[in-house]
Amino acid sequence: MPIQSAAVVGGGSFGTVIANILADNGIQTRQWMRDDSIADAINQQHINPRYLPDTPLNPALQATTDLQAAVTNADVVFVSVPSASVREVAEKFLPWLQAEQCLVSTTKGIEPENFMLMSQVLSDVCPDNPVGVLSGPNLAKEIARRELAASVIASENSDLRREVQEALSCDYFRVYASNDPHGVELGGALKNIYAIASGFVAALGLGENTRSMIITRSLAEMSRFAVQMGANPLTFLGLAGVGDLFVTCSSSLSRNYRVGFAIGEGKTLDEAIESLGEVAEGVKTLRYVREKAIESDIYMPLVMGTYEVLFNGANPKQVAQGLMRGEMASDVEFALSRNEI
Ligand SMILES: NC(=O)C1=CN([C@@H]2O[C@H](COP(=O)(O)OP(=O)(O)OC[C@H]3O[C@@H](n4cnc5c(N)ncnc54)[C@H](OP(=O)(O)O)[C@@H]3O)[C@@H](O)[C@H]2O)C=CC1
Ligand SMILES: O=C(CO)COP(=O)(O)O
Repeated sequence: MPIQSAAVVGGGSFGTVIANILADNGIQTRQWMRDDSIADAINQQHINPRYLPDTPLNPALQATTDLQAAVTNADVVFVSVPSASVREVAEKFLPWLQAEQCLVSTTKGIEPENFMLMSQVLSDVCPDNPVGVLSGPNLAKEIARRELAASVIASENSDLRREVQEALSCDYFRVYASNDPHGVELGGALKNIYAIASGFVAALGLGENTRSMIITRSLAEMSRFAVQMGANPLTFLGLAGVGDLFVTCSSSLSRNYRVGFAIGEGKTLDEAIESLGEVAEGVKTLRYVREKAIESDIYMPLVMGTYEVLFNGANPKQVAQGLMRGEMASDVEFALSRNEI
């Protein structure tokens, strides 16, 4: 059955663009947020003044601060709050959820306790509901300007995949399908770390060869990690892998890239986060992935170097220079394994 009604949980920039596409596609859409003044502005002026002040929103989009009213009877619930709040918010809406309602996470982060991705958190809290993941090269501010973009809906449930593809596809947004939710979700979470590293490189004024090397070796490192975590390496050839990595490592619209750039310019981590005023998931993800890589003995020199710069005050230029003298390596480990070189 095509999706006729949707809830979007989260009032930030990405939640708002997803809610607006759904409303544009004629789907009855309710967007939940905790801030009354933003909900009033969406309902009356059809604008999200804090997160997307320049984007006129579809007048049919209804904003609410009543979570029960938002999720009750929605065919699909998109969850678009920062990773640190996903469990808390899902626990709040669970009492009003029916088993046939689909849940889709758009959140690119990790819960540290059991190293859970957000779709796993949703399944943990709401075990009776089908779950999917939406991830890809999706800078919210570009989508808000209706610049052409694409994303991936990943789920083991083929009905969910097809219904979400239909609900979100429009003239400027195209949605591809994947049956590797774990790989798609890891791609979205991990690339934030490398966007921070790319921000350092840009601030240091290093050249295009350097930028290309960092992005490509980031892909090698993130796919090495993801495969150890059970993902399909081929997923990293797609939009949620190389696509999202490329855009987030290249654009000053990326919050993670901006944090890295600010640190490369000499700001402290606290100053960089404060000047951003929005969530940069990669800062926390870097901590959790580094711990996991040490625990599981996974070779991740870029993660280790980026951690030293962010949390131990190491000089980014010296760290970058040090990485050039790492152990001899294979270009594509899935073709030539590390122990065969
Ligand atoms: N922006 C982008 O380009 C993209 C973002 N994403 C991912 O989407 C997720 C959300 O990002 P985005 O929309 O950009 O984030 P924003 O920083 O723009 O907004 C975060 C939203 O979550 C709300 N929020 C924060 N904590 C809570 C809480 N405890 N309970 C309820 N609401 C809360 C904020 O409310 P308040 O205003 O009241 O603080 C705000 O509405 C992130 O994981 C991000 O990685 C994915 C693709 C693209
Ligand atoms: O995930 C994103 C683009 O796909 C947004 O990246 P930032 O969270 O770094 O802004």
